[in-house]
Amino acid sequence: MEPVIDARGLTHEYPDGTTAIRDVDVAIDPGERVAIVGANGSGKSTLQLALGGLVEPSAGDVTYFGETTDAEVVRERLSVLLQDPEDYLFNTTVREDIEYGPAQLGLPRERAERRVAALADELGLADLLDRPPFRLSGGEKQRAAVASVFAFDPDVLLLDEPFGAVDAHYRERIRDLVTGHDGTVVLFTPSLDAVPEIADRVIVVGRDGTIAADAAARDVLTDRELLAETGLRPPVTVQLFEGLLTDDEIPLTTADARAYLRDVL
Ligand SMILES: Nc1ncnc2c1ncn2[C@@H]1O[C@H](COP(=O)(O)OP(=O)(O)OP(=O)(O)O)[C@@H](O)[C@H]1O
Repeated sequence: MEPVIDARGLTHEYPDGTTAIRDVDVAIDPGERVAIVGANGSGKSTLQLALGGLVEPSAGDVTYFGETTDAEVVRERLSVLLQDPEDYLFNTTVREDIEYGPAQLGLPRERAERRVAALADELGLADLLDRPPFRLSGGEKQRAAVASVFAFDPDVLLLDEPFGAVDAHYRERIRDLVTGHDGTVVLFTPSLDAVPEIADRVIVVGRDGTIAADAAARDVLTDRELLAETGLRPPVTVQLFEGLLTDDEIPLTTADARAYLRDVL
C-alpha cells in the first residue's frame, strides 16, 4: 500500500533563522486517521504547510500517492484547513466560498449545489449563504471554512484545529464530518481532548520541532512522561481514570467512559 503522503527528512527554517521543524519523517497510509499534536510553537502548522505542499521545506522531500509530486494531482486530492479561517473566505458570499471547491473540480452544477446545500445544512450555514463572509461571527467563519474544505470531498484532509472557535453543538457536527469522511484524515492540534474520538495513531512534535513519538493512540495518550516533556496534557478521560484503571483499561473516548461508568455504577 503506497502512502498518501510520504515525507522524508523535512526541515524548515524561516527567513529570520527560526527552525520550526527538524528532520521529520512522516508517512501516512490511505484511510488512516492520524493526529499530529504538540505544544504551541512546536511546529505543527509549519509541518502541515510542508505536508500540504504549501511551503517548500528548506530540506527534505514530500511525495504523494506513491511518488507523485505533481501539484495538480495534489490540489485535486488533498485539502488543507489552515489555522486562520479568513484564508478560505475570499469571495463575496459564503455560498461562493463553499462552491469554490466543487467549481475548481469541474463538478456538474447540480451535484455542486447538492454538496453545498448538504454542508450548509450540517454546519448551520443555510441562512448565512448570501452574506459576505466578513459579516460572520468567529465561529460562523470557522464553520464556513470547514464547509469550504469539505466541499472538495478530497481523499486526504489536513485539518489544523477545526474545532477552534466553534461551540459544543458544532464541535460535534464537525467531529461527525471528520469521522464520517471516507478517506485519510490528519488532524493538527495542541489539545488532546478530541484526539481519541478521531485518531488511531498519534504523532507528537516535540518542542524542538522533531518527532518525539509516533505510535498507537492509546500508547501516546497514556504516556504521561512523554506528554509532560512535550508540553501536553492527557485527554480528560485519561486524567479521570488515572490510578483507577490500568493504561490498557482506561476508556479513551467519552462514549466509552460513559459506558464503563454505567456498568459499574
Ligand atoms: N513566518 C514565520 N517566520 C518566522 N518564524 C515563524 C513563522 N511562522 C512560525 N514561526 C515560528 O516557527 C515555530 C513553529 O511555529 P508553528 O506555527 O509551526 O507552530 P505550531 O505548533 O503550529 O504552534 P501553535 O500551536 O501555536 O499553532 C515557532 O517558533 C514560531 O514562532
